Amino acid sequence: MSESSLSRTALRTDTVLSAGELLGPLSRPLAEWLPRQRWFAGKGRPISGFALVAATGLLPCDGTGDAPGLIHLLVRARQSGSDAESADCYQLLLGVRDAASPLPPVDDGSLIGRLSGGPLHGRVVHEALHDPLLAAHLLERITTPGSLGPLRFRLGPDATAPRGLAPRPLAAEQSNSSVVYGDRYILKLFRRVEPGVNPDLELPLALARHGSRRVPAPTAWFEAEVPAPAGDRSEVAAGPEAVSVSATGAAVPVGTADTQDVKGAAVAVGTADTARPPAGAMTLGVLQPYLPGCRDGWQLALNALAERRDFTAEARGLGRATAEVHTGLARALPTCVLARDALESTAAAMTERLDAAGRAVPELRPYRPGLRDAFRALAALGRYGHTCHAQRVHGDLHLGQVLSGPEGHWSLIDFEGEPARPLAERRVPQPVVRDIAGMLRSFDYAACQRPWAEPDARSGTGSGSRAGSETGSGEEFARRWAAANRAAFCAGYAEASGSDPRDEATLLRAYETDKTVYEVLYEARHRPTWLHVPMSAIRRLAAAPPHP
Ligand SMILES: Nc1ncnc2c1ncn2[C@@H]1O[C@H](COP(=O)(O)OP(=O)(O)O)[C@@H](O)[C@H]1O
Ligand SMILES: O=P(O)(O)O[C@H]1O[C@H](CO)[C@@H](O[C@H]2O[C@H](CO)[C@@H](O)[C@H](O)[C@H]2O)[C@H](O)[C@H]1O
Repeated sequence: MSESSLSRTALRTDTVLSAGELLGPLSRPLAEWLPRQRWFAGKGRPISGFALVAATGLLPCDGTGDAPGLIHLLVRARQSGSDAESADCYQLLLGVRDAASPLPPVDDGSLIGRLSGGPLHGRVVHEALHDPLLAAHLLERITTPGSLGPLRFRLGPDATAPRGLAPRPLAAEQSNSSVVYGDRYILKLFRRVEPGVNPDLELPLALARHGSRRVPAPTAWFEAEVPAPAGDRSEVAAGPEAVSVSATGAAVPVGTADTQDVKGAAVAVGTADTARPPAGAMTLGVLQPYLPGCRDGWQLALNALAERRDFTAEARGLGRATAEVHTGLARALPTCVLARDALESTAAAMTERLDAAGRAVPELRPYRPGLRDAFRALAALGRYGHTCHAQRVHGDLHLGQVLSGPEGHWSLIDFEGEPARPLAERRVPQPVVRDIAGMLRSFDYAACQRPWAEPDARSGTGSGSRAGSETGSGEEFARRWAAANRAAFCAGYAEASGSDPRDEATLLRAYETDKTVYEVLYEARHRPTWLHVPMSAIRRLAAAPPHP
């Protein structure tokens, strides 16, 4: 798409949709489509309604001409247990086209529905990222600095705006959605969004400014200025007073009907958003260079296991890369020292997470006494006068978050942290062992996948199958493989940082236990057939000798 499409957007402000007009007809199809998305966080709880946070027209939707329209939408999905203010907020990009014009060549999953009623009556609405024309426009919009309604588009230092690159949505969607442009750039759109800067922008930007070679530096990003939720005025920042709502980029206040139930009837009219202060920038998406010819650590590890190959050189290199990133983050961003109170409250929070996970996953319950010992030992460290350095960390480091380049150079990606945790919590400085524990767990995960060709050991298929008999020689190899890689990773970390994580056994055990508890909950929720993987580590960790 050319320069002209942006000016076309700016000029066509004649067809302004109010929040009610837009959400009303959209509510019902959206309530059916949203829970089917991999990134929808509220699985298992029906959506009872939507509250509009902001709607911005990126391309006109007035039905003139053949070109599809494009709406950027921030919407809260109300579910049982959440009101309109506390409900999760999602970012959507909606393509809008005539029912007569063919959908782009996409899978059926991107069709949201044909609207009935309102100014878009009869028009078809679909997920826009699968439409090459709309995805191309998005790249142009994002890399053109400026504002549109509540949206702010920023270009990184020394970055030039890429143009004319063919988009390709990434098939392996996880917590977010990504589009690759001409194998040169990758745009990641955050799906469940919160006010505040996302660490997946903040950390790579800080590392890049300090010259790190271990992360792709953000090229461009975009954010929204949105009002703070009622009762939360803690993150007030300077900015415009009201969210703009328009289907063609025109600014109108949200003070009209902005909450809809799924049947499309207005259930709340005239909330006081216009009077509410903005919460500050909410990061919506980041464009960064695409690292061509890379393989992720998870695939490489599984390949090595399948061929019964040593992986310790790679694991050692990964330890060095992780240490370099940690050193860079400690230089670039605030650090602190955790003393008695902080260590005790960290241990208490870990114990609470264990108890919560135990309530949700019955299999975990018998092991709680043994696991709690790891957290008691962490609290005791503080009482004995130990302190611990804390700094910004990756927060969810595992083999799927590291990419190996053609010469075996490791890069780290996806600094978002554990997506289920609140943003504020993910941005708190933490001991580096948190990341180290994550990667150590990942070697264990890989070893449980049984990707080798061994007919008796593969009964029930490779990835995701139950562990079954432990007598096969593949099992024995995998156990030794995991132990060797865990050691090599720590050795590499020690080489680059000067401190060996294994010397901090109590800290490491507590963080590894906490991570494994997180994994039990994650697998129970998202991949129940994988639950046996963290459970085998739970049994080992719970049986570890008690702290003296
Ligand atoms: N800079 C990059 N270069 C090449 N591939 C990338 C890059 N960033 C991400 N990817 C690929 O995209 C996938 C998803 O990215 P990620 O940031 O982990 O998204 P999510 O938060 O949805 O898990 C990764 O597993 C990786 O394969
Ligand atoms: O990659 P995400 O940021 O979406 O992280 C979540 O999903 C991961 C799985 O895709 C999950 O990681 C767990 O499974 C991995 C293998 O698939 C394994 O390498 C990790 O060690 C294990 O924790 C991650 O915990 C979750 O937050």
